[in-house]
Amino acid sequence: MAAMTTALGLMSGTSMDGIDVAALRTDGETIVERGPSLFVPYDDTFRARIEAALQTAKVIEQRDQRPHDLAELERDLTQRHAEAVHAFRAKFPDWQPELIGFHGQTVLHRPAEGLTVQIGDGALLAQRTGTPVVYNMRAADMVAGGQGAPLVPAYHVALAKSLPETFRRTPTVFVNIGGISNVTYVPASGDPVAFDSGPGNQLIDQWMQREGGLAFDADGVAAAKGSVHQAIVEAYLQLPFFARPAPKSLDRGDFDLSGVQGLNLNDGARTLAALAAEAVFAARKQMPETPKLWILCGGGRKNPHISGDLQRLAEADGGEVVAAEEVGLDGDATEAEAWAYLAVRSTRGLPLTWPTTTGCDRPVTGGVLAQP
Ligand SMILES: Nc1ncnc2c1ncn2[C@@H]1O[C@H](COP(=O)(O)OP(=O)(O)OP(=O)(O)O)[C@@H](O)[C@H]1O
Ligand SMILES: CC(=O)N[C@H]1[C@@H]2OC[C@@H](O2)[C@@H](O)[C@@H]1O[C@H](C)C(=O)O
Repeated sequence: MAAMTTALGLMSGTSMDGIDVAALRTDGETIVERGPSLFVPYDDTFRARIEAALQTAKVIEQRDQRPHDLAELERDLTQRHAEAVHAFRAKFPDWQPELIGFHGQTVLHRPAEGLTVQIGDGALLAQRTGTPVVYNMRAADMVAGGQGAPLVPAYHVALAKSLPETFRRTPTVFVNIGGISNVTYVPASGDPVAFDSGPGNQLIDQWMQREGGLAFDADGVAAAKGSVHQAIVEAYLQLPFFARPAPKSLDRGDFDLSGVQGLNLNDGARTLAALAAEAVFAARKQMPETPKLWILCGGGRKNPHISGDLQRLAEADGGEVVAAEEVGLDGDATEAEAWAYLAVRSTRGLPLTWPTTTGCDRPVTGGVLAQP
């Protein structure tokens, strides 16, 4: 049996709301213990800087280019991650990390061009935390012809094996409803099938910010007062992305609000929640067998309209939908835990991705190790 490592995962996702930190004890194969987690939100000013960076990054042609103020933002973002690690250590002294998995912030993702850019300086983070850091985990997959995303499926497979007996049903699908949603189909045997499935909360967040001056539709309160414009949902689902076979992955700018233009705030929120659910369920067409269990992770599981709509769709198909918490997991920490898990796998040279998860030409490991 390989040695156990206490690892921390750091994730700053497409919602750009802050840093998720989570701890794991693992050998990179079996999850021995899931540890505590912490969320460190970004302030509005910093969030606006990341949002601006998505525009700035559009001129990038090589992964390591940092035009205009991106180098400065990368330093500041890394510093915030170092502070998040310090805060975690102070709060959870029993979980001092031996290794950190650092995602960074995606500012550009163009899989068709073999280009994915995450800002975050792994060497600087190692230096500031005094801990080895694995970063750049998407790059090797792209070199091997993969999409560079999603990477969390490796961890979903390990989670599926760790579930309590009553929930160990195959096939199981893990759904991550973040800014963008992605699904992992875990069969009884063989490799997982995974891909990005469509917009998650991202369009809802943009809509609430633009039309309501709110960060997001907390608990689906606005959507509860609105109704679904089904023709609009159908029109979105006609976009070529949904018919494209997997592997496939998305950038934040791939969908926009043009479809809901002119709706009132509440109808827009409700219609986009229905879209988020239907987009996930549309992925069912690319799964070999009917999933018995759908496990919801990511912030979107807390929008009762997304989870309720998905529940209705999956139940009509013979499946059951549960929130991560119902099977003993932490749906807010799953991605950060995944980055801890992937970091340990990286140090052991184990695959992070497979042809069935990203389209890479063989199972590939990845990540760069920076020593303090
Ligand atoms: N109580 C809630 N009610 C409704 N929506 C919520 C709630 N809490 C969080 N969300 C949604 O979840 C989003 C954050 O989700 P999450 O942290 O999973 O995204 P992310 O990790 O940044 O995205 P990605 O997985 O695409 O990288 C928020 O922007 C918001 O839209
Ligand atoms: C390029 C990039 O950062 N993609 C993210 C994004 O957010 C969700 C979805 O799109 C997924 O493909 C990925 O993140 C998760 C954590 C992943 O790689 O598994």
